[in-house]
Amino acid sequence: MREHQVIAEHVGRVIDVVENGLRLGGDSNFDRLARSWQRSLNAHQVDPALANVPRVVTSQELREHRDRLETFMRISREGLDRLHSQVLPANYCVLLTDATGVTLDFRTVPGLEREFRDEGFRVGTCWSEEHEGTCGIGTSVVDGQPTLVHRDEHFRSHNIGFTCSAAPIFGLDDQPVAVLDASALNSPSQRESQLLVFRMVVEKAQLIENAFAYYNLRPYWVLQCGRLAEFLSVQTDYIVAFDDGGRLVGGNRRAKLELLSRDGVTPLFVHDLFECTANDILAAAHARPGQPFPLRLQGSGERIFAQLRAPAARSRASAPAPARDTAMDAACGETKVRGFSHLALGDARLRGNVERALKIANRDIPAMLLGETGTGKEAFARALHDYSERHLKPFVALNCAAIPENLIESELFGYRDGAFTGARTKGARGKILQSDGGTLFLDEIGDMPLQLQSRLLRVLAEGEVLPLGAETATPVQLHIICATHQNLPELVRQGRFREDLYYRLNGAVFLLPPLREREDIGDVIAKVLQEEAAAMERPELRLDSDARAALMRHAWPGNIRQLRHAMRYACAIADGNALRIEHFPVDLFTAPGGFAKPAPVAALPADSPVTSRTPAAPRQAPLDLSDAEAALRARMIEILQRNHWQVTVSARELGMSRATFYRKLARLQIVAPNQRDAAYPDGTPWRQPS
Ligand SMILES: Nc1ncnc2c1ncn2[C@@H]1O[C@H](COP(=O)(O)OP(=O)(O)OP(=O)(O)O)[C@@H](O)[C@H]1O
Repeated sequence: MREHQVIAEHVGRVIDVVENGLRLGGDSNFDRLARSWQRSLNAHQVDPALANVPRVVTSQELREHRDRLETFMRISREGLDRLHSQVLPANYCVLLTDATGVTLDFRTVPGLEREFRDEGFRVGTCWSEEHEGTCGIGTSVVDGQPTLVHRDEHFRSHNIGFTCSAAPIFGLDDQPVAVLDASALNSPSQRESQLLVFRMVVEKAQLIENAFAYYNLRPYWVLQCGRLAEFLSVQTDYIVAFDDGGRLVGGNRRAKLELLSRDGVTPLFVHDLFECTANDILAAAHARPGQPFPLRLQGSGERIFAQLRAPAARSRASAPAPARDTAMDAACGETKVRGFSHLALGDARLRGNVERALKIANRDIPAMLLGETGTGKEAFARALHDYSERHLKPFVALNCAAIPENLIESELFGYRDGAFTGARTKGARGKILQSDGGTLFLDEIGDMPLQLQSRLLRVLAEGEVLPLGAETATPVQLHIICATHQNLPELVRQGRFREDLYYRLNGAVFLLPPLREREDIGDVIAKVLQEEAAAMERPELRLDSDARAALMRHAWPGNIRQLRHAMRYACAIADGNALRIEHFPVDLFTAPGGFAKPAPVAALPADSPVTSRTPAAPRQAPLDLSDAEAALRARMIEILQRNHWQVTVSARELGMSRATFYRKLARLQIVAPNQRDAAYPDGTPWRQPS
């Protein structure tokens, strides 16, 4: 009788809350529970008066539920046992359910086994909100939050004597995997009496979640981070994982919330998150094995401590790339990372490029890199190769503009013994075959002669190469990344570049921004200084504020390469630790146009006579140049004049090789005074003005 009355009162309260808007309690937790009551009644149509025990799945169903989470259950066992030993003295049982609410694992209270079982606390019982209405487990899954449901806050009258503290456990994909719960059949009526148990449940759920994240991130480098070095080995705040390329691949929930999505920006690489690169971290861990080391967060500069765990043993095929002789690799001893991590990537356009590049790295999609000279096309291509599955195979580069046309063919396709006069007696494999299975980087593809374009197209179509003088073709696995500063569609229009080859090569196009337009020009300057100073073993070198401001304002027609050369020069010249303006090449800041964007070609006095003080090529037909080409042309003319038309000095100043410089002279129709009958070293005659 009394029981009927209790049920009737409970049902009346449910109706008051759900239908009449009565509040369950004073704070927002109660509003959450009230929303759950609404769902229970309206959406799930659970009867609040029902007093039967919860549904138990069949043993076959239970096996299936357990099989799906076999590894997780193994990992969670320790957390379950720890919680159980803490709450057992107060007569709490402990449950682990999957995300559907089915109890997979259970720890009872000795002496009360029967009582718990009779009330439904056993393996196989389903505690979903759909079946039970509001309850700790079911409501935690729906809300994605830890939930305390105390006595008559439960929805179904069968459950209104229990107290349940539950916390969801999430996987790396941010979906709930399981729920941990501690429940008692009887408890004091005050809700506050449960807060301690509730806290314990939340902590143990966190522990299990971290252990599961740690397990799932085992193929990667894993940083365990915390605010106190002394606590690191016992409590991890953040877990952050990165791959061999220094790319951030995941972390625990707290790291995702607090580190990996700060201010709506998702850091892509280790150096986006910390004030150091992945290489630096490997070096620090290498230097102090098993010891915590400090890291500073980008932006805030806040210091946290970390320990590094190496990836679980992997097959040889996916081991990190072999060493290359960069200053940073050398600093890392035996441990190497590969990919983009050594490049400055603070510019949004560049980061967009990298994000796309990572997606196509292991697809059969050729990449085409566009950008002015020195913008880092080759560096990008190499990083893409290093990141890809091809990284253990060769990266072979050929600059089509740097070698004479008549040698490109043999360089590219190779030749058989004695194929032509002057050939090495043993023949040569050629760049295409050298790159078999790896990457062939064709720089300045726009300068490839038409006839060779046809041959290259054939190799791409047929997957085999016929070296000069050979009778049989050799199969080759060719993956091309090409680069150019030229307007290829325009070259196609002019008939200077094969349209079919163009479409074959432009699978994914990446436009690398010029240095002067990069948002992160300050970072690039700092990085180049750091690298050049380290190479000269003068890490203490710093830029003074004037020099830094001048470098930031400079137009940099030769982009990062020009910056690197200027910085190298300054590092060599400076006696003290401060790099000042006067340490940089003398004309860098004093030359007209040095600070501003180079003048467009239209601004040049195109019809004035050629003298050592005025621009060259005055009487030529108007050139069809892109803005970048026009700017480069103006800059080259200005530098040539100042250097009395000495090509070697001018090329160096622009950060270009001599061969590239000559090709650009020809392409941009820059003609020196008194040189009209001269020829380029590769035999190309100076173009006579029309
Ligand atoms: N993102 C970057 N961060 C730091 N340094 C970079 C970056 N990209 C390129 N560099 C540096 O800039 C210099 C020029 O790079 P690279 O040779 O790749 O340019 P490029 O565009 O291929 O030049 P070119 O068109 O003349 O062949 C190199 O010293 C390289 O290390």
